[in-house]
Amino acid sequence: MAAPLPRPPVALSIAGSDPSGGAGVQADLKTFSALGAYGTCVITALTAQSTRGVTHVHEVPVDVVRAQVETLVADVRIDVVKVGMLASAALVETVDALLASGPLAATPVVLDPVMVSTSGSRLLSPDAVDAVRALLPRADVITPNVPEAGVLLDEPPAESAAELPEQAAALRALGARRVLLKGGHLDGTESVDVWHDERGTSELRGPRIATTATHGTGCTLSSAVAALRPRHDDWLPAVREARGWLTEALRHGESLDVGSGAGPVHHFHEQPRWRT
Ligand SMILES: Nc1ncnc2c1ncn2[C@@H]1O[C@H](COP(=O)(O)OP(=O)(O)O)[C@@H](O)[C@H]1O
Ligand SMILES: Cc1ncc(COP(=O)(O)O)c(N)n1
Repeated sequence: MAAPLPRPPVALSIAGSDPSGGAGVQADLKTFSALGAYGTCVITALTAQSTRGVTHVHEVPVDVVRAQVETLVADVRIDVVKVGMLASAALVETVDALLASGPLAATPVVLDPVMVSTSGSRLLSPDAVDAVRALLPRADVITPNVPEAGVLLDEPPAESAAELPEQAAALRALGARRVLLKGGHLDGTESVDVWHDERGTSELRGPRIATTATHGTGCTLSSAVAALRPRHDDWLPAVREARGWLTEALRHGESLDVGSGAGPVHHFHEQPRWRT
């Protein structure tokens, strides 16, 4: 008889649905699977969306989100949580309470404070920003992009990578324990992200891939960090590995040829090239 396989980490995505499969819980589940985690998900909002953009958002009632989480965690031991689109202040507050009590209170959390899609549609109500600020201390890591960092800090968005370290430190001062401030929206031959934790700041540089397939990069990166965290003894090595894997996913996105707009990145299963 074959030897039993080792138990994979069990990851939970609490996020919105993207029917085109490039972002949201669909991207998170593919990423978990590609990186060796068992994926579970709780859906906060249904979007009508393609690679061309978002045409509709339907928020799931808060008691249904609460029931999804409570039913799941009463049965399944979750090793790591990724939180994505939360749509409204009521959903942000509901998820905050769910992360504060019960088995999830002791579970590592990666929070991607999703606000606007790559195609420019609002995925978070403007009146929910204060609730998201209040949620920041609940996360072990937050992963804002440049526009999201600007909104959270109530400052203009950074215009160059040189401004990222100060903004990352300011986000930590707002209560986030660790910050991965993503510089994908900036220009330059490299894509520069900044990591900030209690030990200080690190610049994480990678090649900027010339591609139209950027739909879901933020969702994919945050779920990759969550999937890989249980395989490392600290956050930064998991972040570095996740970025390396995402670079390959971006490099091969166009070969998927999905949709006519900003296509999805390639959520690889096949090969471990990013490790070399
Ligand atoms: N064209 C690109 N080439 C390489 N890395 C990229 C590119 N675009 C984004 N990234 C990386 O993808 C991740 C997501 O970044 P970003 O696009 O800023 O977030 P979001 O999808 O939330 O807007 C970051 O690690 C960023 O450096
Ligand atoms: C349901 C859902 N959640 C998040 C995003 C953000 O996607 P991106 O990573 O491209 O900014 C999205 N487009 N749809």
